[in-house]
Amino acid sequence: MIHMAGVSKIYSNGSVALSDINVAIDKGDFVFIVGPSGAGKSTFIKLLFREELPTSGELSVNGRNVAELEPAEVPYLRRGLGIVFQDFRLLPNKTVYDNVAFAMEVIESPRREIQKRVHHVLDLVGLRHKARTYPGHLSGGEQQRVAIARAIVNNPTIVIADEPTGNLDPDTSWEIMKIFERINKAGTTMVMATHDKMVVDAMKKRVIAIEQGRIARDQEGGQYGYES
Ligand SMILES: Nc1ncnc2c1ncn2[C@@H]1O[C@H](COP(=O)(O)OP(=O)(O)OP(=O)(O)O)[C@@H](O)[C@H]1O
Repeated sequence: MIHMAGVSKIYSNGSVALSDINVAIDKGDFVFIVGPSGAGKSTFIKLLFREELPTSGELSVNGRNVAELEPAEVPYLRRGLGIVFQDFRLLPNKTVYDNVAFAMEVIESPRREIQKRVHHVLDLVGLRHKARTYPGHLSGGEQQRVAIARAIVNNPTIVIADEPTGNLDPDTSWEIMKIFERINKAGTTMVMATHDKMVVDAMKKRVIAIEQGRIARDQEGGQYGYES
């Protein structure tokens, strides 16, 4: 599902963000990416959806060689991925319903299918009753739940999240993790970069620790392993 062989990323200013990363993430895995600030976690995440390109090495995501994709093929790569960010990135002038529906409209899904599916994913994140609300009138946790609904509305095979609980209090973070766990149990692969020790220690999933651009630990049922 995700394969990295000898992947390195050096930014144009000379910063070495990742060095010789070798990793395989299989269908249905739930993986936390942890490590100190500046270790390379966000870079790892950005390579997966081709926000950044590896400097060297081989990277395939859903069977596609990411570095060799033509620009026109990038939307097809991203269509198989649901991406969730720390800062939610909702469209402020669209309602909750329209924020989620938009992800289906851009791929020209039929209107009836959009209605059905948007209501389904809003149910899944417990926000159907807020469908007509604008993001500015939602709590942080609710906004993140909308972002998750948007990320999964097109049935991605992998959900990628970069610090999705970074702006949320512990109880709300836990609600978000329960939603991710449900999505994962339904068969979706989860890759989540995080500094959230409480979440990682409680979930007991696979933990990949990156330190100074290298994999320092890759452990099933792992712990966060750093002071929070
Ligand atoms: N666009 C960029 N241009 C140049 N250097 C960058 C860029 N993005 C990241 N870096 C550098 O690459 C290294 C890894 O950064 P990255 O953001 O991947 O770390 P991180 O583990 O996500 O950190 P944090 O936990 O603080 O978010 C750092 O040294 C950083 O300064």
